Amino acid sequence: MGSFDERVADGLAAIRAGGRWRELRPSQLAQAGRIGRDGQGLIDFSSNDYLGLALHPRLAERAADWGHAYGTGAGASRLVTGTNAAHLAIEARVAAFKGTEAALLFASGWQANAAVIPALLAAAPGAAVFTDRLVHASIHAGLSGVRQHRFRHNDLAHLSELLDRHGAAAPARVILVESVYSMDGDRADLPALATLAAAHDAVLIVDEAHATGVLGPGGAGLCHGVPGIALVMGTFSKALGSFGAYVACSALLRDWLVNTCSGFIFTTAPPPPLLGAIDAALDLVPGMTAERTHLANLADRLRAGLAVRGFDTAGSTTQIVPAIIGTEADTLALSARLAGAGMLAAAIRPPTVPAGTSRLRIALRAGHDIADVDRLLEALG
Ligand SMILES: Cc1ncc(COP(=O)(O)O)c(C=O)c1O
Repeated sequence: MGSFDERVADGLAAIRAGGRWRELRPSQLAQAGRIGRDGQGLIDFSSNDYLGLALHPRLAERAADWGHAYGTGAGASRLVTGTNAAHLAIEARVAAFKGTEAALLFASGWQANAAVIPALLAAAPGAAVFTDRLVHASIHAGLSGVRQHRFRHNDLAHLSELLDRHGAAAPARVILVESVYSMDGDRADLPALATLAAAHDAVLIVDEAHATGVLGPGGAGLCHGVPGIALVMGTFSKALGSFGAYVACSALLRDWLVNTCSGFIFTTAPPPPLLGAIDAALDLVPGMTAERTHLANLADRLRAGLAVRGFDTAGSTTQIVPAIIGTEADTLALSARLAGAGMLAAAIRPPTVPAGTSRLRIALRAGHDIADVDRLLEALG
């Protein structure tokens, strides 16, 4: 039996041998859909700063203003002394934006899913849990140790079958989906899911990480106006240009989370500079219709160009457009070739996506122009 370090080294060697080695490389977001990496300016097709807000001066200014006014840290957890009037004000703004009764802030999207899901399940012991096969790793973190009935991606007939088979005898049923799938860029049929959930007396929970700011009325997401969704989670880290997350739900569920959710109770409140950046983003996002239309047009052009070149784009209808390649080696080679041509399109490999579906995940930013998309298509051609 080796030492702990030897075991770790063996584990790393296995990761390397399996072609799944990952490493951290410094990079810096830049304007106009660019990114700096390894001393090179690249067209960035991999970040989630869809609306360009991460570099918007209004967010940086308000972050600095609120940092000066309220401090750089909140000082304690929300329930001890950490709740600033700004936390409550941002939550009221998020609830209004999402069209829900209430909202609650969390440190990050990953942490929100990991913390909120167990708290909700604690209200319904023994609940049967149904998840789309492609839900994000953070949802699985929230379901650690919980038996999942996983339905084929976006296949509501399969979900219905599983609900009949495993849900009927359970004391409660919970369905977890994303409104936009992060690696495929396709959408869930939320009205149909809500109808199915209602028919089975199931609780529907939706992750809007990639829809928030980009899709729905004024960028409010795809859940906006769809009745029957119990809780929506979303992040400020992608289109909203900063960091942190929210859940939008009824006042009743918010009270439940405030009183039972470990990842809310036992963590320091989000810092005021972050709240300032979120506040500025919430000012800007509803009016960014031109940016949303531009993103949709770029995505249409990219999908059409990829289709002509024989790439499968996996049902994408959003600003996230995958080009499915297949093997990890081919995907890495293509990504490296694009980097050589001045473009960053990260290779996404298992375990992030199913084996055999390694892909370039192309994420469009509002700062891109048509020439950027055409340059990518030419390089892929
Ligand atoms: C669908 C989905 N949910 C949650 C998260 C986590 O959000 P965050 O990056 O804010 O932690 C991500 C992003 O990584 C995501 O793609």
